[in-house]
Amino acid sequence: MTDHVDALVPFSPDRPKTRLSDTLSPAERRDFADAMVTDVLAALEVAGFAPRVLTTEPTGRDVPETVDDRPLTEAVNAALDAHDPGPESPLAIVMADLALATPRALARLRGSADVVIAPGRGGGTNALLVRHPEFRVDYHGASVLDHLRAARDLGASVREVDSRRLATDIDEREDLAEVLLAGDGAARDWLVEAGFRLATGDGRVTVVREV
Ligand SMILES: Nc1nc2c(ncn2[C@@H]2O[C@H](COP(=O)(O)OP(=O)(O)OP(=O)(O)O)[C@@H](O)[C@H]2O)c(=O)[nH]1
Ligand SMILES: C[C@H](OP(=O)(O)O)C(=O)O
Repeated sequence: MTDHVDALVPFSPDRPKTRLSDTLSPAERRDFADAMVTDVLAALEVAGFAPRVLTTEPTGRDVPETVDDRPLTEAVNAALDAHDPGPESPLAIVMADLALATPRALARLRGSADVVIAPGRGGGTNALLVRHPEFRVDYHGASVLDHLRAARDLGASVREVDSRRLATDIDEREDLAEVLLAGDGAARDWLVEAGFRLATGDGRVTVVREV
């Protein structure tokens, strides 16, 4: 039995997924974000991680959580300070909107590099595993480039995980098609229940909502 690796899951349940405002009401965005974090936590547990939610307000979930209402980067860096990662005590940081994440994909983070990075498709950093004690995050913008540079500046060894399932964070309407195409958990069930269906035609598959 391998040791569990601590995993932090940043989650902002207050006004989540504003980029889906054209598609979902505020209450629906909260419910959908909730379904996604359910899937991520379940997949992490099966993959042998010990997840902790880093949340802006209490979630009421039966999982360890740290409540910190500071902005994302500050809150994650405070958690890194508190954890004090090292070669034998890594900390994974996995975003709560990776609705396609499977245990198998998440297990790929468990490499031996000082910093393991799973880039997001839009230039973000969807998941990290940090062993280097001085590595700190700087989210937003092309954060994957910032994180690669920061790791290089520290002389840390880096491994990038090239995974469709970890690269697909669910931010915009077109990402909902990915959940219907490849998801199999609570987030996909929520979309189906809410009336979303795949729409095929010329070009990229999209979603429509049957009401
Ligand atoms: N703890 C914490 N988590 C955050 C914060 N902002 C975003 N997150 C989480 O970080 C991850 C990536 O954030 P985004 O993709 O920007 O998600 P979002 O803020 O819900 O979506 P948008 O409003 O569309 O930007 C998601 O899991 C969010 O729940 C924050 O200020 N604190
Ligand atoms: C937090 C941010 O997420 P995105 O805006 O790329 O979804 C990032 O990964 O830097």
